[in-house]
Amino acid sequence: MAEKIKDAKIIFVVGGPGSGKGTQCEKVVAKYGYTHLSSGDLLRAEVASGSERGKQLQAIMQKGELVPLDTVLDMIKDAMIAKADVSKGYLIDGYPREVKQGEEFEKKIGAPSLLLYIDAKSETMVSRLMKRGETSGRADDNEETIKKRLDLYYKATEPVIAFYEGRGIVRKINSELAVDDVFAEVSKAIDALK
Ligand SMILES: Nc1ncnc2c1ncn2[C@H]1C[C@H](O)[C@@H](COP(=O)(O)OP(=O)(O)O)O1
Ligand SMILES: [Mg+2]
Repeated sequence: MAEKIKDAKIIFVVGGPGSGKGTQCEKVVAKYGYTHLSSGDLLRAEVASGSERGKQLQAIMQKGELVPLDTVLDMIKDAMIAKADVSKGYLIDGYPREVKQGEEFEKKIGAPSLLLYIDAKSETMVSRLMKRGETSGRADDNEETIKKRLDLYYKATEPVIAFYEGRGIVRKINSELAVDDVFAEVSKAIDALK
C-alpha cells in the first residue's frame, strides 16, 4: 500500500496548539511543493461533512481530547495516497500526538526523515490561540479548552520529541520570532535534507 509514497520525504511537524505549525506549513507548501496534511484539519473536515463519524469526532474534539488512533491514521493515509503522484513530500502536521501514534504511522506508512519541533512558550501559545479564536470559528479555541489542550500536549507530545531525538532527526525551531524569521530556520532544516 505505502508503495506509491515510498520515495517521498515525510516530515513530522510537532508543537503545541498555537505554536505556529499551520502557519509554517503553508509557507513550506509554497516554497517546496510539499503536501500539507493537518490531522486537525482532516478531522474538522469530517465533522463539517455532518457524517455519523463526524458527530462522534466533534464530541471528542470539543472536550480537547485525542481522537482514536486508527481513525486519524486512516485519514492521513488516504490523504497521502490521494496526493502521491504530485507530492514532493509530506508535512504531517499535528501528528504524532503520542509515541504510539508515531510507531503506528511507521508500521503502516513509512519513516519520517525529519521532525520539526515548532517551539513557543506556553503564554505565547495561549495568547495566539485566544486571538485566533476571535475569527477561527474553532470550537476548541476558547480559554478552558486551550488549557486542556496545552496540558495534554506537554504530557503526551514531549515524549514524542524525546523518542525521535534518540534517532537524531529532531530540529527545534524557535517560534517566538516573527513568522518569516521562523521560516528561515524551517527552510534551513529542510534544505539540509537534500
Ligand atoms: N511566528 C508567529 N508570530 C506571531 N503570530 C503567529 C506566529 N505563528 C503563528 N502565529 C499566529 C497565527 C495564528 O493566528 C495563531 C496560531 O498559529 P497556527 O499556525 O494556527 O498554529 P498551530 O497550527 O500550531 O495551532 O498564531
Ligand atoms: Mg494547526
